[in-house]
Amino acid sequence: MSVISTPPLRAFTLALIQLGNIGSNKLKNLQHAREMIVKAAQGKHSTKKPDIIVLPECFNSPYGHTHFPVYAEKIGYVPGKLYDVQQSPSESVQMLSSVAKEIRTWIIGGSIPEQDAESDNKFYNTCTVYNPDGDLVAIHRKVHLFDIDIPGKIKFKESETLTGGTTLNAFNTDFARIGLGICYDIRFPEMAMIAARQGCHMLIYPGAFNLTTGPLHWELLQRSRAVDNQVFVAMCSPARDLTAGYHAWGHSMVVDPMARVLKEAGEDEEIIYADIEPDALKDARAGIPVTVQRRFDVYTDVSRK
Ligand SMILES: O=C(O)CCC(=O)C(=O)O
Repeated sequence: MSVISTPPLRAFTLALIQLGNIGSNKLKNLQHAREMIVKAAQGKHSTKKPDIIVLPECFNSPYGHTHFPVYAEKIGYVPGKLYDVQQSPSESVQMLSSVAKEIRTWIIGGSIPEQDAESDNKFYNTCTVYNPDGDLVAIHRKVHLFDIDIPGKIKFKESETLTGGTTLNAFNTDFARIGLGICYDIRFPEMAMIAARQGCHMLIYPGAFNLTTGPLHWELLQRSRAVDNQVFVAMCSPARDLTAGYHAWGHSMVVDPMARVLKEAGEDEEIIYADIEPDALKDARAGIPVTVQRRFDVYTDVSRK
């Protein structure tokens, strides 16, 4: 396994923006998201501003496979290569970078439809991450596309317009290593397992579950990934809008390594804050030491190539 540098986990504060008013006007969506990020940074929570702020899946466009190509932007980020945000062809990247720099806070920019830099017919559902200097430091292209068909309830086929990402992604801050996924990715435990075994303390998934799977699986999946891996897990949803084509479940949530729900939003636009305490992870792993009891002589460690 390649050696991955992992910073020690330090106490930090996370803010999830359950964004509302996501309509058909992209510029308005970007403006509103910017205002809410500034509000989250100013929000009175404990004695300090949050260290990291998260937006939901598809925050700059309506959610639906017909919308992706219409709203898609080229980003052209290549991991490991210097990326000049000023020259970015993406207005969403420019906005997120400038606001991260202004408030001097990490931002996980939910997700946006991305057009491949090389191919006009290839689109991804992409999360971008910014440090407090406004640098774009990581991206995650949704790996598992949301293709489901529950007769009479919900049919969705992201693969009609999107291509799945081909890499697993995580990034280091000065307070934690954070693994990224987008929505449906949370249904795949291998992805979370690999991130956790490669040193992630927290897994964050911008998401947008629906009124069929939300009540059944939204909390269950987060608590499952948390207890399986003894890590913090969070999902950030858009607010529910029954006038929109897609009805998001809401209930943005933060779960601790014992699978306790630390914070949960309702259905409307809201900002929730959670204090992430290193002892919660340390105590979970000390009390129930599954991280050192695995039987890789009996089954394979999926985090090793
Ligand atoms: O897995 C689910 O039930 C919902 C997934 C979803 O909405 C998405 O991937 O965007």
